[in-house]
Amino acid sequence: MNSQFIDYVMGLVESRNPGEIEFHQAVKEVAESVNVVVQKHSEYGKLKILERMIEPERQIMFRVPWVDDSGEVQVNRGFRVEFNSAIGPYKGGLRFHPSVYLGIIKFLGFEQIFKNALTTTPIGGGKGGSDFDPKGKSDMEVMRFCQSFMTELQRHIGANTDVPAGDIGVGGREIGYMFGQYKKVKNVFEGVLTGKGLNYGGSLVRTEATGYGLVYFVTRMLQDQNTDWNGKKVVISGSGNVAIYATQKVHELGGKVVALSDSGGYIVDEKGVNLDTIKRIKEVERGRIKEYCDENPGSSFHDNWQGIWTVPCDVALPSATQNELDAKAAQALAKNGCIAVGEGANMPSTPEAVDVFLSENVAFGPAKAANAGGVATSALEMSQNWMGLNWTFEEVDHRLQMIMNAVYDQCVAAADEYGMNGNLVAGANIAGFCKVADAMIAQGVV
Ligand SMILES: NC(=O)C1=CN([C@@H]2O[C@H](COP(=O)(O)OP(=O)(O)OC[C@H]3O[C@@H](n4cnc5c(N)ncnc54)[C@H](O)[C@@H]3O)[C@@H](O)[C@H]2O)C=CC1
Ligand SMILES: O=C(O)CCC(=O)C(=O)O
Repeated sequence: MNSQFIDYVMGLVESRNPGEIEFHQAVKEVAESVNVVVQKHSEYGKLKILERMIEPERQIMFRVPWVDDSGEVQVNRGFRVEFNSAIGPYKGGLRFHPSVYLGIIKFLGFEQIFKNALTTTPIGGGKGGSDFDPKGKSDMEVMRFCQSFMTELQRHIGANTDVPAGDIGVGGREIGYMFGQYKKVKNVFEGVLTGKGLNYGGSLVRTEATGYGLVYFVTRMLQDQNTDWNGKKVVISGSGNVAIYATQKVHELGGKVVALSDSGGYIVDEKGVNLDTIKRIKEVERGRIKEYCDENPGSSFHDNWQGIWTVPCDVALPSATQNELDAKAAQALAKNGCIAVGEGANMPSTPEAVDVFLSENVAFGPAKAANAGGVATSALEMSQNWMGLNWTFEEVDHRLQMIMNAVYDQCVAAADEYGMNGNLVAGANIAGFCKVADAMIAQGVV
């Protein structure tokens, strides 16, 4: 591979964004994949398409002051990175987690450009969030934080400009508080956020969409190996929105999820995890996963969350956070006979882990394709808001399945076109890149 172009792009991104290692990692993977495309189509190089894509159209950082339950003033930092609007309004979630800094938001926003392009819907790429930690906070503290966050964010977003949603630490409760504050400040009821409650403009299936979409995507990977979910042993990391609804769909399709995790460790239940218990602990009580073992005899808790990848399985769905699965974990999965890995989280596998999967012939579905069902269903929520309609569960689920099939087909076709048959990482990056690049060219140097 001629690496001159990759070195040049990495030089640019590293010098302009020092220390933002997750962002560098995300750009490197895309640059490596699209190198062949840029060599073949000189207009992409001449018009500096990738050089423009790695520079966000706009980055907003702001102070988020709020008052905790003891009357103490707290100060957090808020972010919204509006990366690329070539094919539609900026779209992407908000993450509330203490690890959030500009580099995390930029890696997520950059990935979102290509993911959103793959969904076949008209949405650009963006991401935001805060270093606020909702864990252990009361509902009133979360509400006051969300109101302060939105008091600033509302200046920059709108139903046709930038439409945020949830991500780690941001679910229905947080979206509700932010929507209420947007409406109060702007005096307009519009689809400015997705993941809204069903009684104020939300869409059926959005809650389930990322997990369901992931399973639909991996279904296609399994079909290509002439198999399906029936009787498959599955390990899923995390126990949040993505992990819970991926588990539900795997069980519906005849598979058995035997392990789940949170940042405190992982549980194993060889009978198949009891999802009702997990949902109660995580969605209602906001508790820790180890509590699962108190009421499920025969299950076990292990306090090192990375150990989850040593649990033997046929399919692995990393659905917690970035870089949670390294080369050693990938080797353990391959050695134990895992045949497919689908990324529910964003960038959960390190580059070295991806190399192991590709070289060991473990079918690998990269995040920006495999977890695109969430944002795709957000685009369906936007469509319903624009039309003033509510589709049924079956209608939205059917559209989600069609979109995941289209995402898969685009990845396969792009990989084939450039001689990288079966490499869905290259396929996803190339297909997403070309769609956005062509729109950017059509719109001139802006
Ligand atoms: N919610 C959505 O629609 C989408 C989410 N994603 C990605 O999926 C991943 C999970 O997001 P959600 O389920 O929405 O968030 P969530 O906040 O509902 O759940 C996150 C889960 O990950 C676990 N976790 C966090 N850090 C961990 C660690 N170091 N080790 C083990 N577990 C850890 C948490 O305990 C929690 O169970 C993130 O990477 C997110 O960016 C991707 C596409 C859409
Ligand atoms: O639905 C959305 O806009 C957010 C989805 C998201 O943040 C993601 O795909 O990572």
